[in-house]
Amino acid sequence: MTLFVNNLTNVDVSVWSPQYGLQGASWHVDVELDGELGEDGMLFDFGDVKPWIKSRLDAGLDHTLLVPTHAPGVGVEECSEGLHVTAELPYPFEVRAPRQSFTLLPWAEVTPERLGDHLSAELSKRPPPRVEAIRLRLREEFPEGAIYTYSHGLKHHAGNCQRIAHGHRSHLRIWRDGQRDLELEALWAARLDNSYLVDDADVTNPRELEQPLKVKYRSAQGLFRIKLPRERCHQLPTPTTVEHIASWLAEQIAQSTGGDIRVQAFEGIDKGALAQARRP
Ligand SMILES: Nc1nc2c(c(=O)[nH]1)N=C([C@H](O)[C@H](O)COP(=O)(O)OP(=O)(O)OP(=O)(O)O)CN2
Repeated sequence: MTLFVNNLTNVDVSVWSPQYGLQGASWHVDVELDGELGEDGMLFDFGDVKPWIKSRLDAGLDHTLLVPTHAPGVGVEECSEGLHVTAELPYPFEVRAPRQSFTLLPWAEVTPERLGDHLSAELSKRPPPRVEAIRLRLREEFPEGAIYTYSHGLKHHAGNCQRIAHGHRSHLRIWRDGQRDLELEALWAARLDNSYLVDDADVTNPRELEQPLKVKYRSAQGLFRIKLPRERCHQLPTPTTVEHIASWLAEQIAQSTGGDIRVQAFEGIDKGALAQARRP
């Protein structure tokens, strides 16, 4: 017998890509379980499937930086913060952070297909009673309209969102004077795509010309540092919560186009914030 649960949870991560650099990713998680029925006629109670799978993903790769350690130019070494990850292609990049902030994968690149197979094999090693095999599929959402990925860190967050390089793949909707403006959505999604969003307060070298941008903060999980080219970053005057991202975007867009601007900024799948701004 096979049991399935679609959209069991979402996974939000940053991925280092030798082609695109630091990318955010948000995947739906679909699950199949093979096994024998118990006397209660169930393979595994649906009420137990979600916490069993979600707890293992949340304790593992969710909200980490996925690092393909066999990608050209990627280096990993221990350091006082935990791990020091460096990369050279497509741009110079480095992160120092507690070990739990990273998922190291001995691959040349990370794809959702290969990651799903990897997670399936890992979870199938110690399955629940009566379950013989577990298959996970990581699936991107393909909503209509503009979508972009970003990475960030929320140093005040009590959970894993405090990690300096976790990310999201997010839908962006913009209304100008009450009408959806698809051109503005495409323009701003392109401007933000594969960027790093950072709170000014966490930048240690604010002088505009110096490269790379240096970010550092200490939070509950430890000391975090990241360095990457300024042109890959957008600095906000606030923490990069989705509420502040939505307000910052509404202000930026209103300043550049004028009019009554309404922004629906998603943070990953099916949640986010709405903000408005008006300029003459
Ligand atoms: N009100 C807000 N709450 C949270 C924000 C935010 O911007 N505004 N941001 C975060 C983190 O960025 C975190 O990465 C969000 O992660 P996500 O997986 O999307 O949220 P959860 O882990 O809480 O949801 P799951 O259903 O467990 O995936 C946190 N909160």
